[in-house]
Amino acid sequence: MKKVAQFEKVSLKQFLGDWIDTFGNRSDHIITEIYKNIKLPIRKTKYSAGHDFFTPCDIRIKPGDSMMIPTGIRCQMNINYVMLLFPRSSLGIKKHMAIANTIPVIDADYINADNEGHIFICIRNYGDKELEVKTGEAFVQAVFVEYGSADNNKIDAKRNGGIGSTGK
Ligand SMILES: O=c1ccn([C@H]2C[C@H](O)[C@@H](COP(=O)(O)OP(=O)(O)OP(=O)(O)O)O2)c(=O)[nH]1
Ligand SMILES: [Mg+2]
Repeated sequence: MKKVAQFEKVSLKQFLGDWIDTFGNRSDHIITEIYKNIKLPIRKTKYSAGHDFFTPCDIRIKPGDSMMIPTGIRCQMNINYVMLLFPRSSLGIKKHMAIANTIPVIDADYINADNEGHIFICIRNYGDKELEVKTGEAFVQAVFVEYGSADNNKIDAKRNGGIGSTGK
């Protein structure tokens, strides 16, 4: 399989800031421990297309609610590839977990964003029981797909953010 990308952790400083912004104030010590235990996404078999992302913390979501998860992960990709995120089927089917924005698109130039390209994943509980996912459990999977353009590559604008950074 051709190598087209490389996962990395964001810096501890970035992770601390994003974690506090997302969940409110918690002790730096606890967040540092969470950061240390973050594992890079991996494929589980030789021909799996999906690289499983692992949850950085215990997750509990009430029916109908969603939760934004700072993964601690960023990704260097060949510029002609895009990363698409999908739920792991087992959690989608057995636990009624969905991704809030359906199929997140992680652009190759997101790595240049002012948040170091930190990948956030928002999951939703569409079942009628509390959704529980334990720390370190594989919950979503990343697939790298080659893409083309319809504009002769005339766009020069550079990405410097994510999730709404390019405006309306
Ligand atoms: O679930 C997501 C979706 C997106 N992103 C990041 C990576 C992506 O490259 C960037 C922009 O995503 P998208 O283009 O889907 O959102 P947008 O609302 O159009 O934001 P922007 O204006 O920044 O392009 O935000 C995430 O971390 N998680
Ligand atoms: Mg966009």
